[in-house]
Amino acid sequence: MDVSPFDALLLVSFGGPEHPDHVLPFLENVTAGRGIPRERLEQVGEHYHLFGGRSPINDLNRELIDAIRKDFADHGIDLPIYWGNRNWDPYLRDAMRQMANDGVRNAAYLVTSAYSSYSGCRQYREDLFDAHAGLDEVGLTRLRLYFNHPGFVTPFVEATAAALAEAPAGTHVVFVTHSIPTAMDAASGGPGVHAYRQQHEEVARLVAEGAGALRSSLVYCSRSGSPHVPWLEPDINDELRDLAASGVRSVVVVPIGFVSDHMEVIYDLDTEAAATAKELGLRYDRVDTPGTHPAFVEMVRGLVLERAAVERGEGPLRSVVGEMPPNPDVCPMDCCVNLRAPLPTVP
Ligand SMILES: CC1=C(CCC(=O)O)c2cc3nc(cc4[nH]c(cc5[nH]c(cc1n2)c(C)c5CCC(=O)O)c(CCC(=O)O)c4C)C(CCC(=O)O)=C3C
Ligand SMILES: [Fe+2]
Repeated sequence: MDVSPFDALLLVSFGGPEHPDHVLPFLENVTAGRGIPRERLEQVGEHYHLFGGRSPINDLNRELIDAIRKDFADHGIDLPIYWGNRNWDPYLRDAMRQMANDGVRNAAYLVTSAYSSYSGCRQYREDLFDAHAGLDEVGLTRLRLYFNHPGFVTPFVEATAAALAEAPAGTHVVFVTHSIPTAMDAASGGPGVHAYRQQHEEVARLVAEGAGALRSSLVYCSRSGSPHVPWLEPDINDELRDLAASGVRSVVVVPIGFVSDHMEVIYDLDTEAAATAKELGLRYDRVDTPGTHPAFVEMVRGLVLERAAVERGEGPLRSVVGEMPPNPDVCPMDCCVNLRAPLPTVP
């Protein structure tokens, strides 16, 4: 269990408000400079207020960190864990300062996003570049994206199989992920690569096969931005209407785009899409995200050990399922570029 040369693990996440007064400032942080209409912000703020102004995401990350800490201890791994968010306290900058103060020199970092896209990958690396300013002594090494790691796919396979075992014959499996602008999808993985959509199609296929789903589709949720800008479709609510119209009576919703049950899952799916399903008389069951599933926690350890071996010049086995290769350790320069202006990033 050799984690050298790493001396810390940094968990990098989105962040969310934990008090009603923090909802709007949080939303302003998220959308700074990106032209999300004011009405959309207020509307999304209402989603948070429906849950007491508190996003589940920070607590979910605390639970994940506790689980990783315990897993490390159980496997004789002595690696401190830090945590920083892009959009809310605890911020990445604070985590970087803390690591510098504690003498950390070579941190491996894991992002709580499994797929390639500007929002899920490059934007985190841009924000880490800013958070890293003046702290050159703290090295940062990204652990690879894990959409096709068994520790990410297996929890979905298990949960989907369990849900189907309880569901009536003819149940349709709806794989769902966060919509993004079609231009952002096209740039994901490199110009014209569409890695975001391809990676989700692969995970949907793997989970459908693994769980024995007889019918399924891949759809999107949480669209925002200007209505004039095309985003990935269909929206889950439209899909539910089409399915009901074609005679489907029951759906199992599998949120393959999400690592934990954060706001998109509990509002956009469990509140909004569930209401649409109810209106249509559709039986609706939503399966769990990986969260702190033992396979997911073990994956984090596996990714740390894998990359540590790479850094030591060894050629480790890379755990992967399906037909796509493991994502590269270091993204190509032109990977997931923001269409506006490429900003500096950490590797
Ligand atoms: C691909 C993707 C992921 C998955 C990868 C990952 O996990 O990173 C993700 C996660 C999340 N998105 C989150 C929240 C928000 N995302 C927004 C806006 C946007 N997301 C986008 C994409 C993604 N987002 C995009 C293209 C936008 C619009 C423009 C922009 O801003 O780039 C907005 C602004 C309001 C709105 O427009 O909806 C909010 C509040 C939360 C926190 C939830 C909580 O609090 O529990 C999480 C985990
Ligand atoms: Fe988002």
